[in-house]
Formats: sequence, C-alpha cells, structure tokens
Amino acid sequence: MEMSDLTSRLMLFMASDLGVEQETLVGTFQGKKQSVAFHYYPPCRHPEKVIGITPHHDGLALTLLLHVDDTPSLQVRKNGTWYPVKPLPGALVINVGDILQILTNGTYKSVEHRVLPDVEKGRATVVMFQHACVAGMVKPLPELGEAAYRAIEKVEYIKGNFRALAEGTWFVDSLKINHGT
Ligand SMILES: O=C(O)CCC(=O)C(=O)O
Ligand SMILES: [Fe+2]
Repeated sequence: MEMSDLTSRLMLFMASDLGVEQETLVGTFQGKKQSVAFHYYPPCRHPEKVIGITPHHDGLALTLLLHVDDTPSLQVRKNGTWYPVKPLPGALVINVGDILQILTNGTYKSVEHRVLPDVEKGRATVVMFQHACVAGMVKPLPELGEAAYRAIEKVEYIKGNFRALAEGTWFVDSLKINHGT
C-alpha cells in the first residue's frame, strides 16, 4: 500500500514533467500487480569467477529497491560506463523499467544495471517491481506524439521479455518503430 502511494506520487511528478494529464500516467499503474524479490549475495573471495546479476534492464515499469545493509554492489551503466550506486540508510533506489520507457515514448530511459559480488561482505536487497499497462496494452501514451514503439498486449509483452532475457537481447529494441529518420 505504501509502495503504491509512493509510485503514484512519483508518477504525478513525471506526468507534470511530461506535460500529460496526471490521471493518465497514474492510471497506468493503479490497481496493477506488484511483485517482490528478496536477494542475498554471499561474500565472494573470487569475484572475477562469478557473475552476480548480469547486466539487464528491468522489464516492468518501475523498480523500488531497498538496501538492507551498506554493501555496495549495484552498478548502473550510463554512456558505456558503469557507476556504483551507493546504499544510503533508509533510502530507496528507484529504477525506471522498460514499460515506463515505452509509456513515456522514450523520454524516461530504462536503466541498465548489474550486481557484482563483494569480496568481504554479504549483501541483501528487497526489490519491488511495479507493473503498468494501458487497457491491457504496453504502448506509448497517445498524448506524447508519434509513437516510437509498437503497441503489444501485456501478456505477449511479458512472454517476449522473458524470451529476450534468456537470449541475451533487449526486448524493447524489437518494439522500436523505425520512422525512416
Ligand atoms: O539486488 C540488486 O541490487 C539488484 C537486483 C536486480 O537488479 C533485480 O532484481 O532485477
Ligand atoms: Fe534489475
């Protein structure tokens, strides 16, 4: 419930930023599923030999991540460079996911991230993934002009996303519309 309130509030800010009706963006999240993952990464004396969590984008709309301890292992990629995300006590890390990138027609970018295990300390995180869709579809909000992604049913989107993840590709790429520019 608290998480829903928080995601709704974040969507209100994003709606103002995008210049769309607040209800339009908040409505894509309201009443939609949330899933939770608990991660524990044991300390690893040979980090070069293990993967942690491989680079990926979160396939749903928004990710709220709580660091249970102060072990830094999460990294985000920007312009080809990996940057560490420093855990802050009591703070949540908010990641834009693929569905939000599509809804906002590419204005908000889904962040690529990975987890590298720590040599000395274990690490635990609690992660909440927020679903979103527009009348059962994953597609850009019509208010945001010419669509940069094709519309797809949510069920097909989820299947395609898992398939692409298993193949090591990024499903969003396959939804991009080439307007010939
Ligand atoms: O535990 C973390 O820091 C990240 C987990 C993650 O990326 C995920 O569950 O998708
Ligand atoms: Fe992730």
